Amino acid sequence: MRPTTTQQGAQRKRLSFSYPSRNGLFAATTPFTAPAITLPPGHFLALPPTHAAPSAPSTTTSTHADIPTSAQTVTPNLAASNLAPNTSTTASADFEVDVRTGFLPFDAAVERLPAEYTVWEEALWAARGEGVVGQGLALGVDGLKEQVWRKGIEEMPVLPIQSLLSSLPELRRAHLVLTYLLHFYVHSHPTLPIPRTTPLPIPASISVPLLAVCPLLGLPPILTYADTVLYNSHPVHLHAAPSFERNPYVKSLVTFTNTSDEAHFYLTSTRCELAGVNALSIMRASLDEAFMADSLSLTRLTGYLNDLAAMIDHIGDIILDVRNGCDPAIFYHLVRPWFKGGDSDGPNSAGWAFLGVQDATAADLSSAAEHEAQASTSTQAAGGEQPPLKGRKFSGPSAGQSSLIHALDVFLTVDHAPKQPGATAEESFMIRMLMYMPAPHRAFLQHLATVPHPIRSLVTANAGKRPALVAAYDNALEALKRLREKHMRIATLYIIQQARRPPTAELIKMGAIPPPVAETQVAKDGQKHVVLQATSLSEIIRDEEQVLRLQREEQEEGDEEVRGTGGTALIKFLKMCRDNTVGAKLVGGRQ
Ligand code: HEM
Repeated sequence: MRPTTTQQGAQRKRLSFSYPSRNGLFAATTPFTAPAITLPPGHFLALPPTHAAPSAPSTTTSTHADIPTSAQTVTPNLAASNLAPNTSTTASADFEVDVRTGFLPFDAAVERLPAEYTVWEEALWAARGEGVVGQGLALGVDGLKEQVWRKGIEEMPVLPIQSLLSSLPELRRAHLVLTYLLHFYVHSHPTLPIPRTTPLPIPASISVPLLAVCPLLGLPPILTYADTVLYNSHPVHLHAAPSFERNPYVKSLVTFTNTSDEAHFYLTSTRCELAGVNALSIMRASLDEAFMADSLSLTRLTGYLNDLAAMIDHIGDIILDVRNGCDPAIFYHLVRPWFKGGDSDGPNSAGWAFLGVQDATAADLSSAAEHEAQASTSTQAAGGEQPPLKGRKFSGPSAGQSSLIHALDVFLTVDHAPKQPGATAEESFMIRMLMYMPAPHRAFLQHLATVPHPIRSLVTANAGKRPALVAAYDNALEALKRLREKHMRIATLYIIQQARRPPTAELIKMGAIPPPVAETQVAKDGQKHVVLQATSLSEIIRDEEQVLRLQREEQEEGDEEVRGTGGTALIKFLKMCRDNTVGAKLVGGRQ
C-alpha cells in the first residue's frame, strides 16, 4: 500500500536530515567534482570559504579572507552567520528559494538604502546621469565629468555597514549599489597602459564596505547576476506575488546606460527565473517520487520529466525573446563593456586592488608602485617582458551564474566538470560560476547534487522495463540541449556578429567606443601586425577592443576567438556545454 502524503512527508522529513555532505559544495561522487585547476596566487578560488561573521566585520580592518570564496573545500562556513542558510532541512526557504519566485527573492527589492547611505545612492544616481540616456559616465573616457565623479568616490567616507545587518534586502541593495559603483569607477577610468600592467586601485570607500557585505551574502566583490537580475527587478505590483500574466516583472532598478535595451536584457533573465519556478517544483515532486520509487511513482515520474521538457522549452523561448526589446548593437557596444571583470584581459590581467582592506593596502599598493618602477626597468632590460602582477581577478556578471540553469543540470546529471586535470578557464567555467551565486543558492545546488536517490540512477535501474521513462528523461535533456542551442543563437547575434561591426555614429554619440585608427603592417619576419595610429591617449583607450577584433580577423580564426564576458572562447565553450547535455542522454549519450 502506498504511504499517505503525511507518511511520505514524515519520511521526507527524516530523509532531509540524512543529507550529509558538507565536505564540499559538490562531493566527489557528484557530477560537479571540483576541478583540479592550478589557481594563480591570490585567485579568489584559492581563498578560504565564506567568512562566518557573527556580527559585521570591521569596516576598517577587513581582510581578503572576508571575500566569499572557496574552492578545493567549497563549503561555505555559514553556520555562524545569522544570515546563513539553515541546510539541516529541505525547506526551500532555507536556501532562499521561494515557491512563488524561485531564485528571485519574494520580498520586493529595496529601491533605496536608508538615509545613512545616501552618499552611495547619490553617487550611483550621478554616475547614471540621473537616469537620462547618454548623460551618465562614459566608457574609458577621462573627461571632466568622469574625473570629478571618480574624485568624489575617492574622497567619499568609508561607511560602516552595521545599520544594514538586520535587513537582508538592504544588504542585497548595498551589494548592488557598491558593485555598480565599482564598475562605473573601473570602466570610466583611463586604463593605461593597455592592457594594464598594475592592478587598478579601488578606493576604500567602495572596497571596505563591499568586502564587509560580501561574506554576509556569500557573494564576491564584483557585479554578479544576483545584482543585475535577482536583486534588481520589480513586478508591477510590489507587494503581490509576481506572475507572468497578472503581475509581470517590468522594471530593472539600476542600469549603466539608462536604456530600455539594458533593462530588457536583465528582465529577460528575470523572466527565465520566474518561468523556472514550475521547473523547480516539478523537480521537487520528481525527487519525492524517486524516494518512493514504486510503480506508480515511476509512472508519475515519466509524466513529470515530459512536463519538465516543456518547461525547459519555455525558458529557451524566453531567452529568444531578448530580441524583442534589446538591440544587439546597443547591447554589445554600450552595455556589455561595463560588465568586464578584473580578469577581462585574460591570464595576464592585472586585476583590481581593493584598497583600505588590511592586506590590500600595504601589499597591493606597494607592489603596484613597485611594478610601475620595475615595469619600465624590465622593459628595457628584458625586451618588454613584465613581471607578474598582483590583483584580484574576479569575472564580470554572466547568466552562467543563474542557479536555475545549474539546477536543471544537476537534476538531470549533466556533467560540466573538467574531464582531466589542468582544466582551462572555459572547462572550469560552470564550476567557477557557483562562487558567484548567493551562498544559499550554492547550498541548494549542493543539496540537489547529493540527494540519495538521483533521478538518473532510478531511470537507469528501470531502463529495461520502462522505456517510456528513459524516453522522458532523454526528452528533458533534449529540451535542455534545445535551450542551449537557442542561447547560442542569441550569443551569436549579440556578440559574434556585433564584434564584426563597428558602432554606428549614433551609437558613438551615445557613448560607444569608436572604431580604432589602425592599420595592418607586415614586419620583417613576414608576420602581419595591427598597428595603432591613435593620436592621443584617449584614442588608445578607446581602441582597445577594436584592435583585438582586428587582430582576430587577421588570424582568420573567426568566431572561435571571440570572448564572452567571463573570458571564455565563446562558441567553443557554449558548444561544449551543449555537448555535455547531449552526452548525458541514456540513448545516444556518452556516459
Ligand atoms: C542577449 C542575451 C544573452 C547573451 C548575449 C548571452 C551571452 C552569454 C555568454 C557570452 C556566455 C559565456 C559565458 C560568459 O562569458 O558570460 C553565456 C553563458 C551562459 N548564459 Fe547567456 N547570454 C544571454 C542571455 C542568457 C539568458 C537569458 C540566460 C538564462 C537565464 C543565459 C544563460 C546562460 C548560461 C546558463 C550560460 C553558461 C553556458 C551554458 O550553460 O550553456 N544567457 N551567455
